[in-house]
Amino acid sequence: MTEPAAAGAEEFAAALHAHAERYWDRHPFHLRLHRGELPPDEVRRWIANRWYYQKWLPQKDAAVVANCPVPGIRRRWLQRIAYQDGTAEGRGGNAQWLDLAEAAGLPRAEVLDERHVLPAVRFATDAYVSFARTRPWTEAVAASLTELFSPGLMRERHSALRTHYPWIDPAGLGYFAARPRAATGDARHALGVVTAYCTTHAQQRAALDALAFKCDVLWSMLDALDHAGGTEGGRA
Ligand SMILES: O=C(O)c1cc(C(=O)O)c2c(n1)C(=O)C(=O)c1cc(C(=O)O)[nH]c1-2
Repeated sequence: MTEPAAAGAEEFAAALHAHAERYWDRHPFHLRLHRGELPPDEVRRWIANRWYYQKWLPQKDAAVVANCPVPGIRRRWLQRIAYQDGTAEGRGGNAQWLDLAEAAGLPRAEVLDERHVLPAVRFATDAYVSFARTRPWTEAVAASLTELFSPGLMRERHSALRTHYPWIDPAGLGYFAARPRAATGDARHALGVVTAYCTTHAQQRAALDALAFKCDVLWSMLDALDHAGGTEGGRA
């Protein structure tokens, strides 16, 4: 059987963008967070669980670099690791995430020892890292394309946290002030890579599947947080 024809770059990009419908901005947990409906313990639990995702990003990105044979793409992708890890202790995106925890009254030690991390959040995050390590590098790049949809969400969150959760010290919101702009650039680069390197029908199908998988990873993290909701277990 002959393989179906590949889509043109524009049509393929549109199919990737269509995954916005599955993005976690529509998850009930995010909707509640952004409407200001979460009590402090649920906000803190969200911060502690998102930390687990954040802390793995540099190693996920290192897997992309390790598997990618193209120097120019590796060079650009290394910026993602530098962004989260920073140029020195206490700098960078992940340090800003720990600042957010402290600003919300969550002791740094409680974040770092992962006592609040829910099993399904661990499972979903680990699945994403494992995906990046074991699948073709183009699929790992495609999985990162949820970032096409994240800048608006993060800007909305920045404003929602300031408006609805005044008990969080605004000095700790630096992550959301800075990340949308960086995410826009990262996503634009990743989209260019995926459209340039996924040129057969099978490669395009695999890229779309990778992005759907990533949407599921993110969604299931929030399912876990939603489920933990008002229960006593795992309270942050
Ligand atoms: O706050 C968010 O809603 C959000 C979403 C995502 C995403 O869509 O995967 C990322 C981030 N933030 C983020 O800060 C980030 O650094 C990031 C990296 C990646 C990735 O898959 O490589 N996604 C995201």
